[in-house]
Amino acid sequence: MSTVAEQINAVRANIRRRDPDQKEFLQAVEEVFESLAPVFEKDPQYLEAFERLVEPERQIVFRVPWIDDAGKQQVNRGFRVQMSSALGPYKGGLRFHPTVNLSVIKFLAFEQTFKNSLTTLMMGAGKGGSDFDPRGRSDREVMAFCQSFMTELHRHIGSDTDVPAGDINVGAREIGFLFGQYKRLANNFTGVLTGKDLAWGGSLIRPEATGYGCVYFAQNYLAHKGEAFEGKRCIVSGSGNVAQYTAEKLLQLGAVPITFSDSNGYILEPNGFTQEQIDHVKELKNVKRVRISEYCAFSSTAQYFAGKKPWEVAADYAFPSATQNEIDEEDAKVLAANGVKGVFEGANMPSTNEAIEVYKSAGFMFGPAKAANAGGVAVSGLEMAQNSQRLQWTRQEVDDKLEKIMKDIFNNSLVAAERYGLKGDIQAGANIAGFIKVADSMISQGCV
Ligand SMILES: NC(=O)c1ccc[n+]([C@@H]2O[C@H](COP(=O)([O-])OP(=O)(O)OC[C@H]3O[C@@H](n4cnc5c(N)ncnc54)[C@H](OP(=O)(O)O)[C@@H]3O)[C@@H](O)[C@H]2O)c1
Ligand SMILES: N[C@@H](CCC(=O)O)C(=O)O
Repeated sequence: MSTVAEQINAVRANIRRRDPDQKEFLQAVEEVFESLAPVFEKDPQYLEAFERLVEPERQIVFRVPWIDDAGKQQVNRGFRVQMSSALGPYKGGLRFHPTVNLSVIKFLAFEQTFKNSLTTLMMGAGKGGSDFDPRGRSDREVMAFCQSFMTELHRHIGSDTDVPAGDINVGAREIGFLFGQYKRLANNFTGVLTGKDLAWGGSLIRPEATGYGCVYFAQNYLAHKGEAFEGKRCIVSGSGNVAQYTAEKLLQLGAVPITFSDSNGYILEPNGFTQEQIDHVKELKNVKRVRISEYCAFSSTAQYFAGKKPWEVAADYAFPSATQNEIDEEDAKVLAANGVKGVFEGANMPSTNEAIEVYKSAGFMFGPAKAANAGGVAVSGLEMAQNSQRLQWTRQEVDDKLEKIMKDIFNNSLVAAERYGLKGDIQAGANIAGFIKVADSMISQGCV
């Protein structure tokens, strides 16, 4: 009879043997594995559920052919990983980026499972996307790509089956093109995507939800530690959807957001961004679709650091809001040396596992992605609820629900950590609370 530790190691070895090259997926699984050890020890049924959970229910990989503006054929690869339907229809975003591959989509779908569970709403988990790079492409080319992508995807989704949404490079424009093509193929006007325009079934606060939610989560964490945002300098990375609304809510709560970045470098406003300056960043990134460096033409006080990440700036808190593994061990050491006391993850898996170790030894407050950035998908869940009722709630109603959900996620993570002897470890608590609800549902639904 093997010990629980031996069984855990056997499951871990099996996961690595199956997909040895999927480094992002293995990284995400490893991060969770560590914190779930006390859960597996308490009840081996949970280890069996975990072994099933890491194998997606369904993985769809497909060809996406389309014609560019020069009349030339282009071919991309499309993905949808339907990870878990234990708690509801598959739910999660679509990412269009040249770095997208099966490992990236699987890690995102895996993380989504825990995140969606933490929201307390009835959502399973999935993720999709393509290696299509929209940078430099015309609106017509993006539309042609989206229509071709949806021509295959539409067979696999539905408002009670799988409900995609946005992620990197998939925003209001792309959701519009995708929805239009779905409607045409299915002859069905239904809430099959979230992040829709307000005029045709979207929810107020959905664009703001991930950034606002991350700051609400941090606010709860700070209050728990007897701290507050007033006057605190905050580094924000990225300059897309999550970064913009993180900076905006920080400003509203009295904090001082001082940076934005993109894959070419970062900008620093030494005295903090004003709302007018944040609005200008929105205009540059959402309408003009240009590099963040262009911001410097608008502000005499801004500085641009080409080829650099913002982690070298002295600050109180950091909000990584760009992409996975944007903070490695060295970056984390620089954050600690510069006096940062908390990291709240707006992006998915922005910290390497080595960076997280540094946060722990430095005694940082650490808001892990699955908990801290769950506000976006939570409001997507609220959009689904509004679509089902054929109703639209007010801005205040949705914002109040978002604030409550983020508070509950923080408290539930705190309680779960304490219950399993890991008091104060919000990372472990979020993993445990997210997992147990999914695992209990899997166990009661039988071996499926
Ligand atoms: N949107 C949501 O509701 C939501 C919810 C939860 C989590 N997230 C996560 O939040 C992160 C940002 O998503 P988003 O919706 O804000 O996307 P977005 O609007 O497309 O913005 C992405 C930002 O990240 C930057 N970026 C992308 N890849 C990068 C890289 N390799 N190095 C440096 N910067 C990079 C982009 O710069 P470039 O323009 O140079 O590429 C851009 O500024 C992602 O991890 C996403 O999975 C999003
Ligand atoms: N892509 C986002 C949003 C998903 C959604 O709204 O379904 C996430 O990582 O949570």
